[in-house]
Amino acid sequence: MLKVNNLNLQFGSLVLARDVSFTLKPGQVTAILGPNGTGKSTLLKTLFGDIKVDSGDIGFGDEHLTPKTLAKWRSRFGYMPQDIHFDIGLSVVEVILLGRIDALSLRVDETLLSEALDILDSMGLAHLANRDVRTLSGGQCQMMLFAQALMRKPQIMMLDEPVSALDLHYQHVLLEHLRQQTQQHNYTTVMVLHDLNLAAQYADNLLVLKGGELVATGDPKQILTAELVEDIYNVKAQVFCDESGVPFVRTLRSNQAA
Ligand SMILES: Nc1ncnc2c1ncn2[C@@H]1O[C@H](COP(=O)(O)OP(=O)(O)OP(=O)(O)O)[C@@H](O)[C@H]1O
Repeated sequence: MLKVNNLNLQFGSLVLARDVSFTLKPGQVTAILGPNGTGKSTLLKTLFGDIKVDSGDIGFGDEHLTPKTLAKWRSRFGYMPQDIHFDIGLSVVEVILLGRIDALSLRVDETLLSEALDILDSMGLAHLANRDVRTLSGGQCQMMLFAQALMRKPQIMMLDEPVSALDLHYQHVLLEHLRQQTQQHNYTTVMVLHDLNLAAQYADNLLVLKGGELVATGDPKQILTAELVEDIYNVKAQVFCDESGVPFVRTLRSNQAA
């Protein structure tokens, strides 16, 4: 379990976390929601040890994140950050293989290569294997980075807006893969999402941030309400449930009554 206890973080006068505590469980997908600029990406970078907190503790099992444990700590992560641009002439399959840089030597092992090709194939992207990464579209690049994160087989899978550049089809391909792989390999998975309906469909758990506070946490079936949506985003909404109780949110124009 990844445990965050009493996290406090401030940039100048901007409070990003005030006594924030939560637990992420293995085998579960957690989605972080919240308005722009509220600190979602910063929270992921903090979990990765990229940002020093003012106070608080972050632990995984018996280990705690400290300057001394940082290298080992990071080796547990598959981290897909926002907005990566490539300016080097590598092929797609080579970038995916870099996910296992720990296992690479001068000759690429056949098993690793076929693993990388299988991941691409399973997402319907085998045709991209030999493409120069500098020629990829934004969405293709995002799928490739996801494949690289899967290639790592991490204990903690962390993704920052992983579907922001994807069309409807690939949004579902990526999130379905993420969910299946999380359950199959017991990954502790956390992602930032803006789409509430995708979060409700694919996440077991939500963390809702606003103004440095964790304002709601739990199963989307229980916590995703019209009141929460209005409180967080200042947008009127209606929330319906499908036959299995999964909520879906219909937001209203500002001149429509809820
Ligand atoms: N290193 C930094 N120094 C000072 N301020 C920072 C730093 N990094 C981020 N910020 C500020 O912290 C706030 C939170 O940024 P962050 O990127 O975490 O927000 P976010 O919730 O992920 O936003 P978005 O939904 O727009 O991607 C923003 O106001 C940002 O400008």
